[in-house]
Amino acid sequence: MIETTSPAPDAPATPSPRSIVYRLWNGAIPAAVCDAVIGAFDEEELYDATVQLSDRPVEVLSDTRKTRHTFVDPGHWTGSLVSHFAHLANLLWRFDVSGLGTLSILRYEESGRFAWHVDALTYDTTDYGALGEGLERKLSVTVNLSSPTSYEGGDLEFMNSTGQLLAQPQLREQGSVVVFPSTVGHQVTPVTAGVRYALVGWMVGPPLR
Ligand SMILES: O=C(O)CCC(=O)C(=O)O
Ligand SMILES: [Fe+2]
Repeated sequence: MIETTSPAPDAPATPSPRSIVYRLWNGAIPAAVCDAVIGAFDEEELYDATVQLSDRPVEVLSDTRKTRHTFVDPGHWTGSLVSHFAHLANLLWRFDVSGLGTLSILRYEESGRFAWHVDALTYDTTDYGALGEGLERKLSVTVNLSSPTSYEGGDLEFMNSTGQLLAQPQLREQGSVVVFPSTVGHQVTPVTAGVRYALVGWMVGPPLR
């Protein structure tokens, strides 16, 4: 008799929790709170968001990313919404996270977009203050702040590891919170009318080793 710990050939494959592309809390944040978050940031204080493509400097590339934004201190009350759902989601993935590294409010106006990308950087020189230096983005969080009828387009979409597009109408509901590993490919399709606001944040932690 041959002893083996491998599953029998006909055993059903058990998907790893790490293969889950995103976790969604549909309409989790009340509309009044979403409106309060939007109201906490004056449009005037937002500026053009930048991107960093490999071996290029940080720059504004409106074909790739077109949105107005500002960084928000992770200690701002809105950060507690983001880190709460990140920790909840991380009960599944169990990434080694140190805390909420970056928080940002985004305003996508007509033709605003963010082409396919991943949030995890291969190197990260950001100093995360009390959290430390040399940390990587592990988990990305989006809180959809706008009512789905207040804009057209502007859909957050994902791609799984086999290149399949994952789009779900609930992702655009007001107050929906989505959390995903920062290595997952995602995009925001162009806004064709209206304005979409999102609160986004990243949980950072020690690099893979
Ligand atoms: O607007 C969103 O929901 C996502 C934005 C995004 O992907 C990013 O800022 O990296
Ligand atoms: Fe992103």
